[in-house]
Amino acid sequence: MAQLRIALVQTNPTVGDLSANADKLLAWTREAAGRGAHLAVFTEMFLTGYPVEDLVLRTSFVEASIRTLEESATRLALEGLGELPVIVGYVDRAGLAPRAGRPKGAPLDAAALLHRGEVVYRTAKHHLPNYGVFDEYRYFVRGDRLPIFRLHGVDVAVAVCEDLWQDGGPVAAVAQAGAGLLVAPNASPYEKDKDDVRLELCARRAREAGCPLVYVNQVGGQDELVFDGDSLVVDETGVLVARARQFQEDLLVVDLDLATSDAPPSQVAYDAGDGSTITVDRFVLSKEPVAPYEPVPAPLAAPLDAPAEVYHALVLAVRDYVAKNGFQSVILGLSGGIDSALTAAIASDAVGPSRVHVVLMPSRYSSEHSIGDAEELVRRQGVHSRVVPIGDIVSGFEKEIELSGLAAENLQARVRGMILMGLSNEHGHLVLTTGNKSELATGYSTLYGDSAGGFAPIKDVPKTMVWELARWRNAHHSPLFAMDVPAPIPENSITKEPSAELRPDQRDTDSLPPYEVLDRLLDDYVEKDMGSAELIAAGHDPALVTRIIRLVDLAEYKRRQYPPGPKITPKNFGRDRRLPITNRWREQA
Ligand SMILES: Nc1ncnc2c1ncn2[C@@H]1O[C@H](COP(=O)(O)OP(=O)(O)OC[C@H]2O[C@@H]([n+]3cccc(C(=O)O)c3)[C@H](O)[C@@H]2O)[C@@H](O)[C@H]1O
Ligand SMILES: Nc1ncnc2c1ncn2[C@@H]1O[C@H](COP(=O)(O)OP(=O)(O)OP(=O)(O)O)[C@@H](O)[C@H]1O
Ligand SMILES: NC(=O)CC[C@H](N)C(=O)O
Repeated sequence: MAQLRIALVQTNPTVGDLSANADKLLAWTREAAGRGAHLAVFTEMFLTGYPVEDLVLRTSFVEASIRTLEESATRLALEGLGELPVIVGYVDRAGLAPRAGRPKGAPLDAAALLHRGEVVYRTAKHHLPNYGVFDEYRYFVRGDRLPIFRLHGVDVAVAVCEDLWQDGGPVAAVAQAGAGLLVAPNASPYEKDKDDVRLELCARRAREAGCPLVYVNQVGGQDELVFDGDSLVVDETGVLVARARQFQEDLLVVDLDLATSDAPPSQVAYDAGDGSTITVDRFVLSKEPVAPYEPVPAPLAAPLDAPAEVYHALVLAVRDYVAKNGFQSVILGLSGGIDSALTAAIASDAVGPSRVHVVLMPSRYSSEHSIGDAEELVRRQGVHSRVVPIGDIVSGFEKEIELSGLAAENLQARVRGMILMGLSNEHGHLVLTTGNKSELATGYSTLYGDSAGGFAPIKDVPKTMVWELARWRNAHHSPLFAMDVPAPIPENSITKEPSAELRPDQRDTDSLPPYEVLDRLLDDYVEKDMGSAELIAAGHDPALVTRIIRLVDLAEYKRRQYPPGPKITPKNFGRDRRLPITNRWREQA
């Protein structure tokens, strides 16, 4: 056995900012070296950020990724960090000699080993995820080589993200070849309860590989995805030995006692059990075990509970969307209702109340309490506020163009949308859209009205969870929040009955069932893809099933025009659920 100190570098890259990501590689490698690490492991496609989508279809982008990798190897050595081996993800392209089924020069989701100024080895993800939010068959070809390099006497294998999620392939090859440690760079997006799934998965793969597993995950927001970090280490029996903090950058430094090997260098092709052959390249970087030293205790961060986790995910998603897209401030319409109140709290926690602007836009139907509740929120959070009554603007419209019923109601929402977009244009604020998942599902929002905006923080949060998150936030704080206010949401916004206030005494329940009933049905239809018959068999009211799934089906066009927002459920409206807009398919009971 020999000791090794591994640094799991859980950082937040920016998609497309290769030079900033390369600077981060240098800074965090310096930090890892300073902590005495023998190996630093970064995340999947760290140098490019993940996911880069159609950027990989550009040769210029792939070439820049490869160049950045090579320059990084040189730079690390010039900065005196060349002795510390580094594993880092980037985009490469397949060898120029085309092989069967592999187009010439096609992109690879690659990872490299850097040492002493050189790119010592290049490997690539074998299993390409092509479900849910992932489209990797569109972008990449499979890797079919795997390094096992000897580091101070320990054989270290490398597999990339999805390679852990599928049976067979790289992990099966490692199990046959034998290694002392398996390290995996990842970019695994957050969704509720996924941390438990990942831990169980890592434990299983460690047992299968017969060695400890180091799992390093990206952290940060990227459009509709948010990465939670939660990097971890399990031993060869699957027991958790170290865990990084969630939703923040972290350098997890872990000392492991690992089996040594003196197997000779080799290149062996293994039947990977998934119909493919993986060639394992075993080679030596350094033979001598490190002299025994006093290990540091392994950090074991406690995972956040369910509402805390979701709330932190939303805060990080908003913070990164704002920062990475160059905004200084955000703006939203504040109605006194719960959706805009929760969105305001998330925004204040993300960027600080001094960068949050709210607009109170009472109409002729706005109740006293809604204005009072909005004012109370402004007092509690200390955000910037202004009042723009919309009655006269709406009347001005009505004088010129006759609108009645729903058309007239929607006008109010559209006037508000126009005011927010006007203030955004004038002051450069990002407009936050306040709709929740239940509304998005049923089309309960006005196109170019309350659906206007740039980013929609709670679009994947069902209404029942909106209340749960508001209650959670009023009872909790976190050092990761930029707003230091104990209960930022007025109680009345949480407890009062929801209403769009587009006509006198309007209630959401005039047109929708109670949200507890609605959300259960939506969960079964949208997230579980049950058809009518299954929904009725599952106990949902048949008349309601017919009515609600019709609403959901008809609102596809609205969802396509809705701003992006962070995914927190197993199936979000966006990349996870892609349905035709022009669609005559109707579920039959
Ligand atoms: N297939 C299709 N492809 C492209 N566009 C399509 C379309 N079908 C209709 N359209 C267009 O969409 C228009 C209808 O959509 P839209 O203008 O939005 O109007 P609509 O969906 O008819 O009305 C808005 C609904 O949202 C509710 N609402 C509004 C505001 C806030 C809240 C809340 O509580 O948060 C609720 C309101 O009570 C009402 O039920 C049509 O006039 C047409 O122009
Ligand atoms: N009086 C108002 N002043 C400012 N913004 C408003 C007002 N009324 C509605 N809005 C904006 O339009 C969005 C939709 O509001 P609406 O009241 O119609 O529905 P809601 O889904 O119940 O939202 P909320 O719970 O925030 O009230 C609000 O979240 C808010 O951003
Ligand atoms: N980047 C990847 O390969 C991610 C896929 C994987 N199933 C995950 O969600 O973690």
